[in-house]
Amino acid sequence: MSMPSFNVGILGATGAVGQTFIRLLEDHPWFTVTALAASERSAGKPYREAANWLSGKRMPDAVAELEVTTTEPSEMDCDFVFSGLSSSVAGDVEKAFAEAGFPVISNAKNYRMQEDVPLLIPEVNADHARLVENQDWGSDGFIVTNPNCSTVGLVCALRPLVDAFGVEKVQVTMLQALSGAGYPGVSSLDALGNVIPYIGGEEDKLATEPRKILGQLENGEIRPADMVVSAQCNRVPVRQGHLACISVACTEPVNVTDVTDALESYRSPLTSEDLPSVPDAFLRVMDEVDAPQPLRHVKNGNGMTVSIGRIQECPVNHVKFVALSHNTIRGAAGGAVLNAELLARDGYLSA
Ligand SMILES: NC(=O)C1=CN([C@@H]2O[C@H](COP(=O)(O)OP(=O)(O)OC[C@H]3O[C@@H](n4cnc5c(N)ncnc54)[C@H](OP(=O)(O)O)[C@@H]3O)[C@@H](O)[C@H]2O)C=CC1
Ligand SMILES: N[C@@H](CC(=O)OP(=O)(O)O)C(=O)O
Repeated sequence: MSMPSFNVGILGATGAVGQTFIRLLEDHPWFTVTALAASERSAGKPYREAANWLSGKRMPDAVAELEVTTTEPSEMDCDFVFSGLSSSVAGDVEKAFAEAGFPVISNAKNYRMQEDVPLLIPEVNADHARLVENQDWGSDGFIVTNPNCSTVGLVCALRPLVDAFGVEKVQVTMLQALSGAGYPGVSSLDALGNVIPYIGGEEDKLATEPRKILGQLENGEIRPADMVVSAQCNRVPVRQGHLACISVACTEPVNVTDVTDALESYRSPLTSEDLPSVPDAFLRVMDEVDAPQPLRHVKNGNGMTVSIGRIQECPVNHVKFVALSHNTIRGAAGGAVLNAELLARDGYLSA
């Protein structure tokens, strides 16, 4: 597809998600990073000094010498911004960018549940992008969000079951990686050899976000999906990858064969010919008895594939299974890049 080249800025460029944006955008065919912003602590420094680079791969030369600015719209020379900002500041900063006319493609939680803001996973609810037409920031700007990193894996796994059978009840127990808490995140003495059965605010997001994402857009508004989700969230000593242990009751009785067939036969409505960051496999159903595992399988589809396994009958609901997703790629920066690709293809972004 022929597409103009867009100059992009990254808000929160020094954080765990901001750094993932930089890695994913290094050779992007449509997007070039031209502006980086973070807190006063980082502003004024070249990126190589401001960021504590976490990846084993080298920092891209193209950003190493870029000067990090503050998060003032007038400081950012670009066509749109990605936001990997701490939620403590994302509310005010993203609003200021939208009011200044920037499209804002955000990871932060602040605007996810606002009714005119799309909560987007392109393979799941691309039509919800149209909600941006309802936004009025007094400019051409708008905000699009991607879901909480645990919500993403859950919803991708549920999409085929919702389509095939309808889903009424979901129980999910999350085992969440340390990188989900950002950098430096959880202290080593709390994390090592331990499980913390609490992640602030997370269980509520898993109860509400899937209902919006899987809801129907009707007359410019989303009618939330009629399902109930009960979640328990645990921090585990894993670097990358959120593992979801999911039990589902559908609107009709289903068995392991029905669910396996629905998951295996599901075809994403988008391919990499449509958008560059779409993985070859949206879902990968694994039949090894001990898969998926974060250490071995989190990079399936370059971190954009959701890996599913352990599909079994459930004596409480109908079926249970496990889903693994990469929290800083599919669950954050990679999902946001895909959102921007969708918005570019559909004419919502201008270069
Ligand atoms: N990690 C994950 O798996 C996921 C994270 N998210 C969300 O993405 C966002 C970023 O998360 P993550 O990268 O993990 O967090 P980090 O704590 O690693 O990074 C936070 C970023 O915000 C910047 N920042 C902090 N305070 C300010 C301020 N006062 N003004 C301007 N910039 C500021 C930091 O800049 P500086 O370095 O200068 O302090 C840094 O760039 C959060 O909203 C998070 O909830 C969403 C999904 C998954
Ligand atoms: N809370 C998630 C990461 C995160 O930042 O979530 P949210 O974007 O919904 O605030 C985790 O700790 O793994």
